[in-house]
Amino acid sequence: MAMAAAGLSCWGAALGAAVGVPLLLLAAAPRIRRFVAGGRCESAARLEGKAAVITGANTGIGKETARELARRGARVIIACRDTAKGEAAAAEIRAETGNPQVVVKKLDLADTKSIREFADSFLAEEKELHILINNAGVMLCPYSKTADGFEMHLGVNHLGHFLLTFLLLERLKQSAPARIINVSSLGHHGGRIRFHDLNGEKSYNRGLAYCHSKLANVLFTRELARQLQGTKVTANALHPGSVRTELVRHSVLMTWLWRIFSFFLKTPWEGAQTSVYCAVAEELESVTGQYFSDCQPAYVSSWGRDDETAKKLWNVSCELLGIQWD
Ligand SMILES: NC(=O)c1ccc[n+]([C@@H]2O[C@H](COP(=O)([O-])OP(=O)(O)OC[C@H]3O[C@@H](n4cnc5c(N)ncnc54)[C@H](O)[C@@H]3O)[C@@H](O)[C@H]2O)c1
Repeated sequence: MAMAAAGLSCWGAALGAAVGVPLLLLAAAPRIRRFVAGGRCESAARLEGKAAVITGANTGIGKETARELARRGARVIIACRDTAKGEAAAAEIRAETGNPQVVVKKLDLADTKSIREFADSFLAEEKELHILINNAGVMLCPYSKTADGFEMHLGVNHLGHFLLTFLLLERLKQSAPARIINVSSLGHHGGRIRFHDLNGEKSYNRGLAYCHSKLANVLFTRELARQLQGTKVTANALHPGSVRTELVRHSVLMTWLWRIFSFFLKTPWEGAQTSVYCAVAEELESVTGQYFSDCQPAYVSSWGRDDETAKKLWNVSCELLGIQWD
């Protein structure tokens, strides 16, 4: 008798959980979504007469950032490897925003020749540059090297954008006030700058290689902001959140996790909000050297606040790229 009662109460609890948990989740869903979505750029700033370059803007966060800046009236240059995809994105943005000034230029950040060609063509054709968003990125790549022999994460995420910024800096200064925005990641917390093995030739872990390159984004921003003091060009870095994009394409496991937990990820539009905020918010006019997430200042790892490492990385990057920048 007692056993039958215990069995029944077990079934009752199981049934209660089976109905109750999904109901609870359903009720909590709007709150979870609001939490996941994070901050929004509340600024109504218009950008008529302003020009912006956004790298990797044919997909994901970059594309949504381009859409938002175009909606505000900016001339937007989509800098990307795949110009056919870029043209499709540009056509979609032009049609949706009614802004005809969305153009595509070829840029492969894994090839310094392509970066120089992009810069030459940009400087010949575009007279002004007010916003540079270094957004493009790769993650979890199997070990590979760029055309110039740099490990892929370091080469694309850090060195490629370092060189691009160097080549476009005079135009930014001439157009000032201007803003440079480096899209980093929360993953920078797991990164270290391994000066003894920058190219990951002694040991390589693709997750860590991404984190190292994103720490490099934060350190580059820090030193760049210091060097730009006294000019009206600012430099800030950001974490866009965990966003439903194809960034994880190189990992089958991550692709599945991204699909399974997609409800807990930001949409690309939500992921673009902090980039847009850094690009347009009036209150950031003279804010520089900071790191943002969810449209507010965020915590930087102790490694990301190390001025000595920032300076050393700057010098080593110049050496690797064969440029003189002081
Ligand atoms: N998605 C996330 O959860 C997340 C989280 C933190 C940081 N980020 C950062 O956000 C940025 C945008 O990523 P996303 O999530 O939109 O991914 P995505 O893959 O949709 O976009 C990345 C873009 O970079 C471009 N790119 C890659 N290699 C390039 C190269 N050699 N030359 C030029 N362009 C190149 C791609 O073509 C693509 O357009 C990246 O810097 C990424 O590290 C994303």
